[in-house]
Amino acid sequence: MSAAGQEAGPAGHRQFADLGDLPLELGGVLPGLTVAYETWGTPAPDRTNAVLVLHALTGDSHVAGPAGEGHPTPGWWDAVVGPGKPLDTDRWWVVAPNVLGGCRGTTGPASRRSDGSVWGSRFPRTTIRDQVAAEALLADALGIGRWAAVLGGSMGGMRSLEWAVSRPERVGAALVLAVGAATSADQVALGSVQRRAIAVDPAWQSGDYHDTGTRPEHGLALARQIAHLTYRSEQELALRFGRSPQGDEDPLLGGRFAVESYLQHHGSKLVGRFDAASYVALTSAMDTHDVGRGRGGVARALSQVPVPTVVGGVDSDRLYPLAQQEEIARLLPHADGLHVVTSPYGHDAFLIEAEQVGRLVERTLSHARTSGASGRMGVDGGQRVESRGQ
Ligand SMILES: CC(=O)SCCNC(=O)CCNC(=O)[C@H](O)C(C)(C)COP(=O)(O)OP(=O)(O)OC[C@H]1O[C@@H](n2cnc3c(N)ncnc32)[C@H](O)[C@@H]1OP(=O)(O)O
Ligand SMILES: N[C@@H](CCO)C(=O)O
Repeated sequence: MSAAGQEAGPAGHRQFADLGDLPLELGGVLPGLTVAYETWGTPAPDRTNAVLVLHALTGDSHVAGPAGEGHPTPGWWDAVVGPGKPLDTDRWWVVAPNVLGGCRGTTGPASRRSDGSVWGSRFPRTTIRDQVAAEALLADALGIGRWAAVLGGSMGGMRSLEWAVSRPERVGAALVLAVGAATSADQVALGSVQRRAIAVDPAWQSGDYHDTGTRPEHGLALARQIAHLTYRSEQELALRFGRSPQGDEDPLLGGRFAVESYLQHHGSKLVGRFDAASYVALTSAMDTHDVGRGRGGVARALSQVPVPTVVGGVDSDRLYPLAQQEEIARLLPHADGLHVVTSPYGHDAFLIEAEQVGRLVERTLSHARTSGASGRMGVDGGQRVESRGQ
């Protein structure tokens, strides 16, 4: 039996749904699943104005609003979601869950089992498909038969695409940003090196450190530094930092360059707000992302998707290069071409370039099917844009 709040809480107020057993793609069941989520706006009586927003690797349910209890960072799409913003919460009911395996309220490796012990290394191996299955249980509990739209970038884009492939009848429109249909060798390699950085930290203790009083902070910080480098572009780093030293440090005398200090800052910041075992669980799930697995391959899986989809990428993204989004846009029969976000910031542009990303959100919502919608809802006129890679 599942239990979840049925009505909107205060905007951005974190709620928890107890969803029972989650059958897993690789076999077995995760018992006692809890999903943390936040909502903004007001649900239509039939829930047809519900929009699912899915965060990336180290994000959480806090899409909009200032930092606060349970969410140490301000909303990661604060400029995109809110009254009068591209995802207008005067009109849409926005639901954002923390991902399965995460560390911000949803069951993950740092959660306690029913006997009081921490999952740690016993947390089962989970996949992007399991993450979506958990979100589907949340939708059931909230009485949402079909999302007007499902939106996500990076790991959130993996889930958005997986929703469209595996549950097209529940998705009115989808936004898939800055991601591929299957994780590439380059991405697996980068993920594996990050996990290795965590595993070689003596405090890792095979993932069973949560009750020891120490945490693999050095390993997680190093993993984040490696990752952050892939989230930004060579061009941005050159322009921002060049070869400047950090403050009055002298690299010729063993001091740091400014870019080193910048990376270290991002490493330390993540350690303050994220669990290393979640990082391992989520990057492992990302590495096995392949919408074609067991479905006859990527091309076949995508060719069956009837969902109107907006596919976007960032021209300077060196982690999820545009060719991957071009492939998705070409293979999805109802994608309206490839939308390119122009930015010097690299992969993180899906979090930074709010104006351009906001336009893609509006475009996705214009595709959202509104049959059976309440009187408050309507459909904006969408404009076709030039498509690439077709
Ligand atoms: C959906 C999701 O992914 S949610 C999670 C997103 N949020 C995060 O991952 C938090 C980590 N941050 C980031 O990933 C990115 O910073 C973004 C995308 C959120 C924001 O990007 P930007 O606004 O361009 O921030 P930027 O990368 O320049 O970092 C700014 C920080 O670097 C610090 N910094 C800049 N130069 C230096 C330097 N030489 N030495 C040390 N620190 C430096 C700044 O002081 C600032 O610190 P603060 O964040 O503690 O205030
Ligand atoms: N900054 C993003 C990048 C991954 O998409 C995150 O930490 O989730």
